[in-house]
Formats: sequence, C-alpha cells, structure tokens
Amino acid sequence: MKVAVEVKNVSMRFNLASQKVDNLKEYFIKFVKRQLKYTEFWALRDVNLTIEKGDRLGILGLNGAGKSTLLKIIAGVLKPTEGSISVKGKIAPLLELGAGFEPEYTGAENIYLYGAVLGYPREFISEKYDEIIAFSELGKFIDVPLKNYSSGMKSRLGFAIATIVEPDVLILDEVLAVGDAKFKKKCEAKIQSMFDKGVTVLFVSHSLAQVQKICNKAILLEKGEIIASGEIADVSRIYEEKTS
Ligand SMILES: Nc1ncnc2c1ncn2[C@@H]1O[C@H](COP(=O)(O)OP(=O)(O)OP(=O)(O)O)[C@@H](O)[C@H]1O
Repeated sequence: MKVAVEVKNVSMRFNLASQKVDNLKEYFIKFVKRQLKYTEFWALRDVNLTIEKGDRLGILGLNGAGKSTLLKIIAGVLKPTEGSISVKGKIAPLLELGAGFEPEYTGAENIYLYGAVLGYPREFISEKYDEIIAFSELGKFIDVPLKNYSSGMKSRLGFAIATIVEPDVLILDEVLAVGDAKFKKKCEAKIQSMFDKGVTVLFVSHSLAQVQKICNKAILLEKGEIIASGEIADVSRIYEEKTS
C-alpha cells in the first residue's frame, strides 16, 4: 500500500472573541488592561487519517463539523495547533479559488503572485504563462486590474493557475464556483482527466449522491472528530442514519 496523505493526531484550536470590541482604540485599551477575553474552540480533535494513493476520499459531516478546516490543514493553508501532516507529491488545492489574489494588480501580475502562494517557482510560471491565459480565456482582460473582474473571471484565472501542475493529490470543494456553464464543462473535463490518471482525491460535499458518484472511501466528521471511516457504502449508511 502506498500512502498519499497521512494525518497524525491533528487538532485545531480557534480563539473566539467572547465580547464585541467596536473599534481599534477600544481593542487597544482592552488589550493593555488585559481585558480581552477569548473562548477556546476546538474545530478538530485528534484526527488520524491515512489516505492511500489513488483513493478518492469523501469528507462528510454537518455544518461546522470541521471539513473545510481539515482540507485547509492538508492543503497547508492552516497550521494545526497539534499534530502533523504529510503529503506525497504535488498537491492542487481547488478551494476558495483566488483567495491569494491582489485586487490592485492585473491578471498577469496575479498569475505570478498566486503561483508563488501555491509554491510554484518563477521559471515554472513563466513557462506555463501562455497556457494559463489560454485556459482562462481572459484574452485582453489579462492586463486589467483584478478589481475590475467579475467573480466568474476570477474563478477562471484561479482554476487555470491551480491546475497547471499535474497533481498527485487533488483537493476539491463542492462550493468551488467556476464561472458559467461552458467554462464549468471545461473544468469538469480537466478534473475528469486527472481522475483518469489516478490522482488521489479529497472531496467535501453536502450532497451524498455527489460523493457516492466520485468517491470510493469516506470519513464522517462530527464536532471535529472522525466518527466513521471506510468504504463509501458503509460510511454512507451511517451518514444517512445520522441525517434522517
Ligand atoms: N478562522 C476561524 N476562526 C474561528 N473559528 C473558526 C475559523 N474557521 C472555522 N472556525 C470554526 O470551526 C468550526 C468548523 O468549521 P469548518 O468550516 O471546518 O466546518 P465545515 O464542516 O466545513 O462546515 P460547513 O459544512 O458549514 O462548510 C466551525 O464551528 C467554525 O465556526
């Protein structure tokens, strides 16, 4: 068995401000007087998970269960409070596309910026530059500042940059918005071609039917803990019982 992703004893704590602070001055005064109060909140607790190469894992759970937090930790966007992660090979996180974009810069400048956020070397981006623009179909808009893009245009550029590597691990979120129907089809075809090459997939969705269509394995999260894990059919049954 070849392991693609290993999550070991991962816990994630967020500090929630328990009172409202209206402005910076008030914040500063409360900070100096040590009157700022936080409530600790554990979004994930001692999560252990081994994903085999080529597996397509669905991540199920109710709102706030910790699904996105887990994906962000695996993608390297968030650092866990405790525990460790290891990912073999290249990872393409298709989450909140364009979160690393800078609105004042043009699309072209953002290709380098966002590429750097995703960890691609500058020469690699230069090599792929034309391909990214071609896939995004932005044409002359590539020299326009991003603040003048529609949300669909931003997603197109984000998708084009994030999928320029041939990934070993693909992270997908169902909330991924990828432009109009025509562009969506093109993205789906690209994702399908990655599936055909045997990419390892992590997929978050509230639609059990969608997860069943794509995934062979699943985990079920509840209040930050894995309460079921295994073959898709078994985890689906438990999820259905929980949500019916
Ligand atoms: N940056 C943050 N600061 C404070 N709390 C956070 C932060 N990010 C997430 N949380 C909290 O962690 C918990 C898990 O959130 P997460 O987004 O991982 O849930 P989810 O399972 O993806 O939910 P959904 O199905 O609603 O998308 C939630 O209670 C959320 O409020």
